[in-house]
Amino acid sequence: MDGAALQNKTQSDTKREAVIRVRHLTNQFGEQVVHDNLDLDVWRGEVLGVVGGSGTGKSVLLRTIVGLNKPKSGSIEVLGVDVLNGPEEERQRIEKSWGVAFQDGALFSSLTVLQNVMAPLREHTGISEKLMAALGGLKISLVGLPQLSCSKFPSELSGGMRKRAALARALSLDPEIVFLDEPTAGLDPIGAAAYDDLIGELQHALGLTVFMVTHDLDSLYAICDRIAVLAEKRVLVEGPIEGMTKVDHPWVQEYFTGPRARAAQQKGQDR
Ligand SMILES: Nc1ncnc2c1ncn2[C@@H]1O[C@H](COP(=O)(O)OP(=O)(O)OP(=O)(O)O)[C@@H](O)[C@H]1O
Repeated sequence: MDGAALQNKTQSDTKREAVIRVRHLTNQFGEQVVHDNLDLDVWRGEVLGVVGGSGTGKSVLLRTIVGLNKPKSGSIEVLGVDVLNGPEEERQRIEKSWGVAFQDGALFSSLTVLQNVMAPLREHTGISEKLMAALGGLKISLVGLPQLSCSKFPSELSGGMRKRAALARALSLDPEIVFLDEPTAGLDPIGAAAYDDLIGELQHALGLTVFMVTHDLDSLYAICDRIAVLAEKRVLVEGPIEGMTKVDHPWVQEYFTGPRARAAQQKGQDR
C-alpha cells in the first residue's frame, strides 16, 4: 500500500472533524526549502505523532501552526479560524484554545512553577490572583507534580519534573489542543513511559487533541492514534501505526521495521 492509499483508507474509514487543517504549506529559509506544498489534517480528539528524519521540519511545522514562524505560503486553519491571514482578534481568541510544551520546557527561570503555570491565566484572563493560584495548583496536581513543587524554581526541578511543569502551563487555559515538541526526549525509559501514560490519560479524560513531535517509538506505539511522517518536504504518509510497515519508502521502512521498532511494538502490546 502506498502513502496516498493508506491516507485515503483512514480518511474514508471515519468521518471526523479536522481541528487543524494545513494546506499547501511552504517554508523556506534562504535557499533551503523545508516544506513544499505540505498538507496535513489533525482530527479532533486524536493523538497525532509527527515523525521524520532529523531536519525534516517537524519543529518548524509545529512552530508555524502556533504562529512562531511565518511561512512563505499556504494556509492553516485551527478550529475553523485562518491563523495566518484571519483578523487579529480571531487569532488572539484561538490562541487560547491551544497550549504548547517545548522540548526543554521553556519555563521562565525567574518564576516559580506556580507562577509559570499562572502566567497564561494572567495574560489572557482577568481572574483574581487567588483564583489563578487555585487553578494553577490544580493543573500542577493534574500532571502529577507534588504541591511542594509549586514554590520551586525550574532550576530546582529534575528534567522530568520540568517537562510536567511545562505541560501544566500548557494546560492552564483548558485548551482543546496541546502541542508537544519531543516530550520524552532526555527522559529515562521509566520516566518516558510514565509521561506517555500521563498524556494518554489526560487526552482521554479531557478530550484533548494532541500534536506530538517525537522520535520516540515507544510513545508512538503506546499513545498515538495516527502517525504523520515528514519526508521529502511534505507529509509523505499519515495513518495508524500498523500501516506504516507497508509503506514503500526507505526511511519509513527502516524506522518502522528496524529492531527498535520491533521492540517498541512488543512493549506496546505488553502494556
Ligand atoms: N529560524 C530558522 N532559520 C533558518 N533555518 C531554520 C530555522 N528554523 C529551522 N531551520 C532549519 O529548518 C530545518 C528543519 O528544522 P526542524 O527543527 O524543524 O527539524 P526537525 O525535523 O524538528 O529536526 P530534529 O528531529 O533534528 O529536531 C533545519 O535544517 C533547520 O536548520
